[in-house]
Amino acid sequence: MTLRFVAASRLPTPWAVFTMHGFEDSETGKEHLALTLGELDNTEPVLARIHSECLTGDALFSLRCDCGFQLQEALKRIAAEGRGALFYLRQEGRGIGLLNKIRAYHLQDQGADTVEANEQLGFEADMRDYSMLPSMLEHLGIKSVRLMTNNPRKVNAFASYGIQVDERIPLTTGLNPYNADYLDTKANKLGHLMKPEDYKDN
Ligand SMILES: Nc1nc2c(ncn2[C@@H]2O[C@H](COP(=O)(O)OP(=O)(O)OP(=O)(O)O)[C@@H](O)[C@H]2O)c(=O)[nH]1
Ligand SMILES: [Zn+2]
Repeated sequence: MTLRFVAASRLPTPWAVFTMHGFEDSETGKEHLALTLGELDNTEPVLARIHSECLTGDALFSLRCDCGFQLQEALKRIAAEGRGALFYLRQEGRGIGLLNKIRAYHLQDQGADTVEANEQLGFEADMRDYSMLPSMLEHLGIKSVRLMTNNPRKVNAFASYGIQVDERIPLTTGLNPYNADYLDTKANKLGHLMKPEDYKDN
């Protein structure tokens, strides 16, 4: 992993004016982002979100998943605290890429769940890699985080890089008739730390 910081700028949003930091992974050509707010390079754990790219949910208003809702909610919570970081990682479709995600959606349209669809295409259920994180965190001076996620793999990834996760904060939002089965599969098959009542009450 060779990650290079390229540039930073202001990014005004409806909730706060974030600073946007751009990084390039010269091995894969992927361009990753961090949106930050406030002073991060001190000992106070940083409210953080690791968000994997979901073009359909984040930009195209898709109701098939909860990604866009989680993205907004995370930015709102960081803005409310006035301090935090959102890492926007370009690992679309849990790492299989956009076009393969469309192939997976096609299989889901025919009855497969999100895990079965990946497997039918010859992929593991989750192909993501978080090895860009240590360099990004180091660049920003972040030493420990309060991580907004339901996914234990993300917590384990931090631990494996020796970065302290002070607290895991659940992020259950965005339930709708089109993503209820998807959320059930996350809870039942992908090991997400949430029970139906958690996302059904939000
Ligand atoms: N292969 C595949 N990827 C999907 C599907 N639905 C959503 N995704 C991808 O799943 C990823 C979801 O990312 P996150 O929201 O960061 O992670 P998460 O594992 O759901 O964990 P949380 O932190 O609890 O939200 C994105 O890369 C989406 O593009 C699907 O049906 N198939
Ligand atoms: Zn999504």
